[in-house]
Amino acid sequence: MIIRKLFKFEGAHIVRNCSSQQCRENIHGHSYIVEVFIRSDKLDRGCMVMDFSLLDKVKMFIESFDHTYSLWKGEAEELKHFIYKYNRRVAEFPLSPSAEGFALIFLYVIDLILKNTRFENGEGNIEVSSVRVHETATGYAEAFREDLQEVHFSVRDIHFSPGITEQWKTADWWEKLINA
Ligand SMILES: Nc1nc2c(c(=O)[nH]1)N=C([C@H](O)[C@H](O)COP(=O)(O)OP(=O)(O)OP(=O)(O)O)CN2
Repeated sequence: MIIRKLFKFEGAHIVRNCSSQQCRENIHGHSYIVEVFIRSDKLDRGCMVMDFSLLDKVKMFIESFDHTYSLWKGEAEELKHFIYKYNRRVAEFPLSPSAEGFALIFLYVIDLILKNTRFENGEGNIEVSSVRVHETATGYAEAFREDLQEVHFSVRDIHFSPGITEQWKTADWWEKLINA
């Protein structure tokens, strides 16, 4: 069975090296909608794959990108300097921040979050099956588990600026996840 939870964030980026000139040469923003699909062949005592409320860390993670500039690690140093100077909320990561890049990063981190979630209500065999990232009303990218074989990065390659981390309800959750 599959459950799906929807999250939202407002984000800014540039996607370098893409075909669209508008997209690769301009800082612009989107009202992102993120659909997280989670599957299991087992139901818990409440007849649920897992309770949506156990996705609190997933919510905190995705909302880290809200009112945030998503910065590609490979961006020019001059722009990086500008972005950090004039933005409090910056998320830097190793993939280009296309819808596909976000979907892969989200899938990877949500998988890690679920692996480190304590399930105590009879849940079992839970895994994220895909993550769908809508950039606009007309376009989305969906990453599946097998897509992660094509990319090579670590959770340590994802960095959040203090403007983001200081708003986390659980201050040390990211450190704990990285070190788990
Ligand atoms: N495969 C992808 N293609 C494009 C992405 C992407 O992430 N993955 N991103 C962009 C741009 O960020 C752009 O802002 C969105 O592009 P587009 O869908 O063309 O936006 P429009 O609002 O102009 O779409 P219409 O449906 O034509 O109104 C580009 N491509």
